[in-house]
Amino acid sequence: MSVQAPATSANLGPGFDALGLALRLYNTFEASLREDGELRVRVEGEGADEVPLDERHLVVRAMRETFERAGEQLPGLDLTCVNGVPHARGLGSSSSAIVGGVAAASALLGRTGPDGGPDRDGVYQIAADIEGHPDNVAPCVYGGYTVAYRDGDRWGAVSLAPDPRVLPVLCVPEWRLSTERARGLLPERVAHGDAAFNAGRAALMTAAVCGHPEALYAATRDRLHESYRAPAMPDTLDLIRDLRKHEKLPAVVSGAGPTVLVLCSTGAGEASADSPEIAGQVDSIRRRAGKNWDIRPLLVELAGVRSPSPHP
Ligand SMILES: Nc1ncnc2c1ncn2[C@@H]1O[C@H](COP(=O)(O)OP(=O)(O)O)[C@@H](O)[C@H]1O
Ligand SMILES: N[C@@H](CCOP(=O)(O)O)C(=O)O
Repeated sequence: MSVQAPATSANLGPGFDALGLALRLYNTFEASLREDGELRVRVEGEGADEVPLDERHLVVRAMRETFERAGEQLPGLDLTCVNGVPHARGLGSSSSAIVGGVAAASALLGRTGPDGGPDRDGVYQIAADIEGHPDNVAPCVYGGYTVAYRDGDRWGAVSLAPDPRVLPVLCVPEWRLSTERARGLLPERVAHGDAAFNAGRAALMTAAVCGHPEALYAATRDRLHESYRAPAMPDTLDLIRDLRKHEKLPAVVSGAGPTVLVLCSTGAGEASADSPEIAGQVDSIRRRAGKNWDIRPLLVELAGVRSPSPHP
């Protein structure tokens, strides 16, 4: 059976550990069980020469955890990963791997949702437990623009369809920053005024993405994480400052960085990379960014993780 799990951009500025957006850029995982107990992992594309090909592989870990929670043992496994999501760039590659692994294991265990597709809530609960924060996992599972939260001992999420006038444009650098390291830079406490500032902007972000793109510039302001992480990615913060100041574009750190997310938009009509208004914005981004950044307009993925019925 195969699973396709999308990239995601989390935080969107003020929504630290809460807001996220699914993108049409994917990792694909093909998994089948082996009766001989052996583990065979093949990886193509992003991270192919870097990730371990044994029990430490993140997809394998997520699959094993899902089997154990169901009271079963994962037997042997053939796993082929075709990765399109760059690693450690703030594009949710680890969530894509975890969600893909949990979704594949759930399907192999015979669990499906009411529509015969993935058991989305089951996948979300396990994957968010493994990842530890839900803001990448929620859009990866449900698609669209998501608001994720903790509710007692469960994870909650609401998925909304973004306004078609909004188009995410990613500026992806060659260099990397692990999410673990970026989280280590955050202070234990923040000022009440900063928390209140972010609460207002995060609420505004939902309105902006889902019907009021004219508010995107004001909505993309943060006081809880971006500046604390600046020492680990000065070029990212410089590019964001230039895009905001000189081009008046709503630019933020994508996830924990170092990618920059620009929420481009049109005044009217559907946003696409070919529409003149968006093409003009993409040109300005390219000019400001220079040659060290890969500029990628990406449509929003509306459906989230896909997993056809299992054929073990
Ligand atoms: N497709 C994948 N397959 C296996 N491991 C992965 C995959 N994607 C990410 N990882 C692991 O997660 C790490 C990156 O995770 P993280 O630092 O959270 O960055 P990101 O923003 O890309 O999620 C990689 O270095 C690798 O160890
Ligand atoms: N809220 C998290 C988001 C991490 O996203 P990633 O794509 O960089 O893994 C954080 O900011 O730490």
